[in-house]
Amino acid sequence: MSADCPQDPVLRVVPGPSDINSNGHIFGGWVLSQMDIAAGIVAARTAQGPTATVAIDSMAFIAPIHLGDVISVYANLERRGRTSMGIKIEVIATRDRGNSQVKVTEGLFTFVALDENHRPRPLPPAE
Ligand SMILES: CCCCCCCCCCCCCCCC(=O)SCCNC(=O)CCNC(=O)[C@H](O)C(C)(C)COP(=O)(O)OP(=O)(O)OC[C@H]1O[C@@H](n2cnc3c(N)ncnc32)[C@H](O)[C@@H]1OP(=O)(O)O
Repeated sequence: MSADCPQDPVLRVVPGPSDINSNGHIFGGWVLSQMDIAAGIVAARTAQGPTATVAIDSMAFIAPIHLGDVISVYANLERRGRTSMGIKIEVIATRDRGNSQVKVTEGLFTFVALDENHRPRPLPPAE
């Protein structure tokens, strides 16, 4: 799941002009949101139902995202608990007309499977 690994991203998105901060780079909150969505998709598939983000265990902003970058968000289940899941996320920016790739952020988020009362629900057995 790194720049030289051919795994498919969960999301591929392009930030717009409204996502630029006062440094001329893309807001950290924008990329954090994309990471939460991608990890949420992996968590919902694993839990076979609703989930919520309960913690951002780690988050690193490694390099700035530029306007015009194509952002690929990779997310993988790293840990299964009783009701919780640790999802590792890496974000790669493709720039220079596809000629260069830069790892811009990485993080580890914890999601919890929820029941109909929005309380923790045991995960289904692993496939
Ligand atoms: C079917 C396929 C469809 C695919 C297509 C679906 C598409 C779908 C896309 C969605 C993409 C958007 C995804 C956005 C996701 C949000 O944005 S969710 C919004 C933000 N989050 C929230 O509002 C959650 C608010 N928090 C809560 O409601 C409660 O804390 C929770 C989550 C119900 C947990 O309640 P609690 O009383 O803390 O639970 P507790 O029993 O103490 O702990 C439960 C588990 O969580 C762990 N835990 C609790 N706190 C922590 C912590 N701080 N750190 C680490 N672990 C913790 C515990 O260790 C325990 O783990 P296990 O040992 O059971 O494995």
